[in-house]
Parts: sequence; structure tokens; C-alpha cells
Amino acid sequence: MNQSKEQRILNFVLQNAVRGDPCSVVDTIDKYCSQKEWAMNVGCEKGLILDKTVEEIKPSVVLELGTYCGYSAIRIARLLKAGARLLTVEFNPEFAAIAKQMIEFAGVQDKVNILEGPSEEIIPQLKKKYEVDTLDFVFLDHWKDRYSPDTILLQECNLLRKGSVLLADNVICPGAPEFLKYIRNNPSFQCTNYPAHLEYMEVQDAMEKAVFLG
Ligand SMILES: Cc1cc(-c2n[nH]c(CCNC(=O)c3cc(-c4ccc(F)cc4)cc(O)c3O)n2)ccn1
Ligand SMILES: [Mg+2]
Repeated sequence: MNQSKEQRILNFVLQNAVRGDPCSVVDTIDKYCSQKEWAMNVGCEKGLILDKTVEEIKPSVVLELGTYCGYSAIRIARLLKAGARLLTVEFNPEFAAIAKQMIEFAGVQDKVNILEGPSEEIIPQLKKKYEVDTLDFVFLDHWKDRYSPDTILLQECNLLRKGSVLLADNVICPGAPEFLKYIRNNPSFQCTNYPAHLEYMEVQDAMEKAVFLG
């Protein structure tokens, strides 16, 4: 049975990156996806915006929606302080299996917990099943039409506290118009837009940061 693109990306990392070195895994994925096969990793340009946000917040508990191959999970985990943890949610079992191997190869598995399933099922389980009190940082990178319903669900589940930061990928391409409308008209959020390009392409994209005001 021929390999998936995600399997090819993982194999390229296993053969070309340095085991235990998260930066080399990230750079190797970017090299493959810019030169050989496009893939929906956040990429290096938007990845720097993600890095700066994580370094600013110094979060203890992070939720990522949309793991894919684990590229942004590795970017986030490499910057987390000792004892901090990342919970990342992936809907597709094949992607989750690839991400698990990628995260282990990068050596950040002790900081990362991959939760398999749809976000709307996992979010209501975070407090009781995953012992989360509140989330310091949420990276939204999953199905774009789920960004606003899941932001509402996070509030309903009391998972946000004053100062919790949301960062959403792809608000221009593929686009999350409903989310932008919701979050920018909501007085409980302070929003900032970060124009960028779609990963590995000369196509306009942007990230949106939203700080929960409580
Ligand atoms: C419901 C639920 C869902 C998930 C979930 N897990 N994994 C994902 C991946 C979602 N990501 C994307 O679809 C995505 C797409 C593009 C893109 C594609 C094609 C183009 F032409 C241009 C741009 C670019 C990106 O940067 C993206 O992030 N969702 C997890 C849990 N619960
Ligand atoms: Mg994305």
C-alpha cells in the first residue's frame, strides 16, 4: 500500500533530522515541505509569531487544537519551562500516529499529551479527565469552522481565565470569517491581527491573537 504524504514527511525527518533536537526536526519538516511536498504545518514565518507569543506568556498549561504531524506541538513544547505541559487534540488517527513518532523523535514527549478525537468532545473532558484547571494559552489550528464554536465551548467549560491568550492560525487562508466576526465584536476579548503568508506559499494569510479579559 503506498505511503501517505505524512508518512513521507516523518521518514524524511527520521533520516535527516537530529534525534532529540526539536529545532532540527522543525527545520527538516520545513525543508521537505517547501522543496518537495506542501503540507499544512504552521511553517517558519507564522511559527515565529507562535514562538514570540509562547515566550511572552511563559504558559504552564497549553491547549493546541489540530496536531497534524506535530510540527507546532514541537515548536511550542521546545519553549515550555520545566513542568509545563501541552495538550494537543488531533481528529485523524493516522495524523495522530505520525505526530506521536515525530514528537518522540524530537525528544519533547514528556511535555506533550496527544488527545485523539474531535475538539467538541475533548474540550468538555479537559477539567475532569485531563486535570486542567484553566488554560494559559490556546493555539487554534484545527477545522476553521470550529474556531468560534470551540471558543464559546472553552468559555462554557470555564477553561479560560483573565489573561488567557488564544492564537488562531489561518484566519485569512483558508479563512475563519465567522471566528473573526465573533471574536472582534466580543468585548471580553482584546484582539490583534498578525498578517503573514500561508505556509510555504506566496499567498496572504494572518494569525489573530485574542486575550480573554474575564
Ligand atoms: C474537529 C477537529 C479537527 C481537528 C483537526 N486536526 N487536524 C486538523 C487540521 C486542520 N488544519 C487545516 O485544515 C489547515 C488547512 C490549510 C490549507 C489547506 C488547503 C489550502 F489550499 C490552503 C490551506 C492550512 C492550514 O494551516 C491548516 O491548519 N484539524 C482536531 C480536533 N477536532
Ligand atoms: Mg494552520
